[in-house]
Amino acid sequence: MEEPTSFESLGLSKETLQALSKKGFEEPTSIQRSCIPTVLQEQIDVVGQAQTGTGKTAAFGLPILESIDPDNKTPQALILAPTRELALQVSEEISSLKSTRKIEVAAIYGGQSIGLQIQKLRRGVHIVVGTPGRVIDLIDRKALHLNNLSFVVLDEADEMLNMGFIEDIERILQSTPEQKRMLLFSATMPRIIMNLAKKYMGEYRHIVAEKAKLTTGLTDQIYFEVREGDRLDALCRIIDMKPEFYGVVFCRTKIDADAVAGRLQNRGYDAEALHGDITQAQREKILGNFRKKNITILVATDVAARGIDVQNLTHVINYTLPQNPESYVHRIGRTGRAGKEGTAITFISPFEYRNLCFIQKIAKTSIRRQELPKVQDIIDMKKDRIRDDISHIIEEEKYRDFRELSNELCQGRDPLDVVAALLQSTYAEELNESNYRDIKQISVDRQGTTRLFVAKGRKDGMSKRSVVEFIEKQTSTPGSRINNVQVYDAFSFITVPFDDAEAILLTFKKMKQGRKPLVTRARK
Ligand SMILES: Nc1ncnc2c1ncn2[C@@H]1O[C@H](COP(=O)(O)OP(=O)(O)OP(=O)(O)O)[C@@H](O)[C@H]1O
Ligand SMILES: [Mg+2]
Repeated sequence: MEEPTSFESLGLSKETLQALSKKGFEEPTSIQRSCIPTVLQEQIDVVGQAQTGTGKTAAFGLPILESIDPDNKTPQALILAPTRELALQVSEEISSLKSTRKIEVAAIYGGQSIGLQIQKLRRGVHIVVGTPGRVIDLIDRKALHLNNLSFVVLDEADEMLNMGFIEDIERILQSTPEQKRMLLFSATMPRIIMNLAKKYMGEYRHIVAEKAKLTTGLTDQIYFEVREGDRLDALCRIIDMKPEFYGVVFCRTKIDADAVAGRLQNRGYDAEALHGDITQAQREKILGNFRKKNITILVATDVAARGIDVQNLTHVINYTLPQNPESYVHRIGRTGRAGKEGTAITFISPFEYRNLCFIQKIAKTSIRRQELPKVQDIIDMKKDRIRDDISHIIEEEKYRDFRELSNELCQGRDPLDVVAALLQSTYAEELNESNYRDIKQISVDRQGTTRLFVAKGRKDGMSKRSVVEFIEKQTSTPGSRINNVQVYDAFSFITVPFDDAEAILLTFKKMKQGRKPLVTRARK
């Protein structure tokens, strides 16, 4: 165990210590312990890598605040972030740490009045937090002068040095003085990006908190195998099983995010979509409502994957598998933050099992398989909730206004029947088993193969050999890939690699011929 270190021992000023205790930060996190003294006392560049939700913002924000000269009203630090929401959040976190010192922090990003931002810059700011596009725009308009910078920070550094942003970053760095220090922070730092980053730094130190892990141990990581058409029902089941569900559902595209949010709303869930096609004012309103828990389900694209800090989220759901391991790490990092526990759930189709293995390997994590909750589990849970709610109402005597009506209803009737009728009128929908669609669990073995059911057997004159030939002929799958052929009287089973299975199923689906496809995936 490392010795606990206090914020006092890190060389921070009295004002800062006051701000920290006001914010309720009792002890520095690991990355804060190593970064704060390095940035304060040593004249070198820093790459700070630590798991999501472990206070990287304060790790660079605090020493920068200490280094600002309030009398010099020009930008002394520029912090760049990949999304507008993150730029705003980082500027707010840093403002909340400045205490009584007269330091101006400006958030500048697209989708907001540039005029107001220019005015703010004219009045003099010390720290600028922004997204690259708007920063360039303001440099070009001669409203933002970076010649006095002491620090440039790339928050989510690996993303900022990725293809989408690298040209913008190059351009911005050209407007900054040679002498400044570079601070790069992220939970992930792939080697290829790290090599690129070296080009932009002088002498630097790579500080890594907890080298062995990219994800935090606070988050339980689970995956479910779900068929494409069952994803929404599976999601609803997960939400239904957790009355206090408060989470982000990540989708691959803006269209998916809109569709999933819309369908959840239709089913009565308080969900909203968040993605880049929504106006900025609306984006901020939605995130604000989510932070206030006015809505509890945010259906988002990767625009919300990095850096966004919403306290106490119970869940992150990957409605579709993230494109790469880094995206997985950042998405699930929206829960399990600041010492709180969380659950991360990923939906995969059997064909994605290998991708999931790759993510586990690179993210150095383990994701365990679970079965979806059964309909009966959800109904039992809902009945428990009704029992609790009713007991609560009785204990608190909240029913008084209804006594008269109750009395009327019970006249000449068995009160038991009246209560049952009330339950029927209120909960019939929710507790009716047939309102829940059947979700078929698909099972695939771990060797990457799928077992297929062939509706032809001995009675059709099939031998092992003719089953193989039949599939070969109909689908052009090489016979060498068809294994474990078992022939029964009315049907057969074959085992083929995932990708072949998908192709075979597709071919038979296309054949149709007014009857059921001849080959289907075998259910266990
Ligand atoms: N020393 C501390 N004690 C308690 N809470 C802290 C401490 N440092 C930071 N926090 C809080 O922890 C939360 C996460 O911090 P932050 O957003 O900086 O994490 P991060 O490491 O940047 O995560 P990500 O990789 O997702 O960007 C914030 O709400 C922050 O206020
Ligand atoms: Mg961060």
